[in-house]
Amino acid sequence: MELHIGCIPGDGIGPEIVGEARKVLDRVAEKFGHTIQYTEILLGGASIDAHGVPLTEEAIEAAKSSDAVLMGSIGGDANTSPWYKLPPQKRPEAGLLAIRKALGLFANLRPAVLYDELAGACPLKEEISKAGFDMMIMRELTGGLYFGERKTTVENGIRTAVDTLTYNENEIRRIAIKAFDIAMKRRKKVTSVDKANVLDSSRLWRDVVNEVAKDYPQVELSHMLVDNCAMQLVKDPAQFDVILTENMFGDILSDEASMVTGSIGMLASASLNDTSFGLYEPSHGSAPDIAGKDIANPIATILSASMMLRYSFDLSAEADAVDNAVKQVLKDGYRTSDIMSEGCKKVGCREMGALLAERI
Ligand SMILES: NC(=O)c1ccc[n+]([C@@H]2O[C@H](COP(=O)([O-])OP(=O)(O)OC[C@H]3O[C@@H](n4cnc5c(N)ncnc54)[C@H](O)[C@@H]3O)[C@@H](O)[C@H]2O)c1
Ligand SMILES: CC(C)[C@H](C(=O)O)[C@@H](O)C(=O)O
Ligand SMILES: [Mg+2]
Repeated sequence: MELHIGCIPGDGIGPEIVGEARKVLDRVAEKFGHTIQYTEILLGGASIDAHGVPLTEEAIEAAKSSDAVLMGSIGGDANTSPWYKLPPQKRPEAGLLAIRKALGLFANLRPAVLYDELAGACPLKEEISKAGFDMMIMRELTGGLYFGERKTTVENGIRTAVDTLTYNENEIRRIAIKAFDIAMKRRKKVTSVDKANVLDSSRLWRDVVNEVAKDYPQVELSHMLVDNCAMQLVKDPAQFDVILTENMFGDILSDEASMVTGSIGMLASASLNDTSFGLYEPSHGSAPDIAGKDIANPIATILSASMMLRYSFDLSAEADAVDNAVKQVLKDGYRTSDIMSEGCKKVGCREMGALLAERI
């Protein structure tokens, strides 16, 4: 099969981790008899440097004409990078939001799994980490606070900023349907997370999710307030199968979930629309503090590439080969510094990529 993959290295550690993911994908292609054609796409700071804007029409077109897009991460250090002297709509993050919107990527899947081998890197009490966990966070990605109207005004010398949180029922319904469909292939449990004790948008969210649930009688649905969810994620993460939530809550909860797996360097993600197209990127950022040092963990990006093989190309044997290589490399005791524990062998980003490619 011929795979046309758009490739966005991005900023900071982005080019390093994407380089290792490509190494693994190339090995998969060699082993399973596929060919891969990569198209480089600029986004974020890299696009600002080249074109003065974080996302161009050409970049959107290049993404649209690929079967799927693999991305590293974008952004820089807001205190030191010149990108943050630009107005907000011209900064790297605006490019990321705009490409998600332009491609209609409303469903963001962020799986958080505790590997047995990483139980030692999990910051939770041993009796909790021993139970393990395997959850899928389904984050709505093109609505809510991120895309509502915003403005800053000054009246009588007083600065006021407004952001608006808007959802219509169709936006809620389509992500809820995706979450229930995914739950049907897992342990058939959905926890919908909201702030229905305060927000109208959450009360609508709850109503629509309850309506969708009627079509899935085999799925057990419960509702949880987001502050409680933040607490439950560290108290008893094993209770969760699919967490369904809106954009901002999902952003925050997925970082929290990633840390209880041992490191944010382990958490993959897939951003999907209603077709087989998807944009695959780690949940973490561009980590400017460690960029260019060959110490970043490439596993989140490599697991995102595996999700791409599974969801966009329907190549499950190939995806399994990547997932198994990750398990094997951890079993063999190799660790990047973010997940390092006593008795293991510390390796850099490039060596981790090579060890994974060897195990395909
Ligand atoms: N999807 C994205 O592209 C994305 C996501 C989050 C943040 N960002 C951007 O990234 C920049 C930095 O943001 P931040 O510092 O808040 O978050 P971050 O995720 O980049 O970094 C947080 C911490 O985690 C560490 N870390 C992150 N990824 C790692 C990896 N693969 N291996 C080892 N350690 C890793 C970093 O070194 C840092 O200490 C900002 O410009 C932000 O807007 C981009
Ligand atoms: C960089 C930022 C805009 C982005 C988000 O908030 O969606 C990031 O934190 C993520 O989780 O992908
Ligand atoms: Mg985030």
